[in-house]
Amino acid sequence: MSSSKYNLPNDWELRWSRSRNLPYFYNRVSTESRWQAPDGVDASVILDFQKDYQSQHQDEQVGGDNLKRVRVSHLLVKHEGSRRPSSWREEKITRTKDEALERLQGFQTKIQSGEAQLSDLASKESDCSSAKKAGDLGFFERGQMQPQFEKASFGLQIGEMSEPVWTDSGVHLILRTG
Ligand SMILES: Cn1nc(-c2ccccc2)cc1C(=O)N[C@H](Cc1nc2ccccc2[nH]1)C(=O)O
Repeated sequence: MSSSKYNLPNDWELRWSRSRNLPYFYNRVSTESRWQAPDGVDASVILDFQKDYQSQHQDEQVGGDNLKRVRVSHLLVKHEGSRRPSSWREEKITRTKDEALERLQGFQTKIQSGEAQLSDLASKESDCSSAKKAGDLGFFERGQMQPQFEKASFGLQIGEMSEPVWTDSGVHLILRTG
C-alpha cells in the first residue's frame, strides 16, 4: 500500500510491521526504521495510515465468533478494590476507582493523539506484571481471561484499541495485535 499520500518529508515512508501489527516509518535512503514519527511529521498520520491499512486488509482481521485466539497488549491501572491491589510499581495501591479511570483516560488520550504508543506506556505505567513485556499478553483463547477482558479483546480488529475495560483487576486499555 503506497504511503505517498501522507506527504512525508523526503525519503520517509510508512510501512506495516506484520510481526508487531503496527505501522512504522522507513527511510528509503538511510534504510532507518522507527516507530515514532520523524521531526515535522504530525503523529496523527499514523492513525490515518493504520485505518487505511486495516480497511485494505479486512480479510486478515476476522473478528467475532469464529475467531479462535487473539493476541493483545494491555495497560492496567489498579485501584484500592482491585483483586490484588499491589503491583511491581506500587506495593499498596490506594487510588479510588474514579482516580484509576482518570489516570487511564490520560494514557488513552496520549495514545489516540499519537503522542505515545500503548507498549511504551504499559512498560512504565501498567500495574500488570506484563509491563515487563510492554503489556504483551501473547495469544489466548476463549475461557482463559476474565470475561469482560475476553469479550473486549475478541471484539477488536487487529490494530484497534479498546475503550476503558473494567475487570476485577482494575481498568484496562487493550490493543489487539494478532
Ligand atoms: C494474565 N497475566 N499475564 C501476565 C503476564 C504476561 C506476560 C508476561 C508477564 C506476565 C500477567 C497477568 C496477570 O494476571 N496480571 C495481574 C493483573 C492482570 N489482571 C488481568 C485480567 C485480564 C487480563 C490481564 C490481566 N492482568 C497482576 O499482575 O496482578
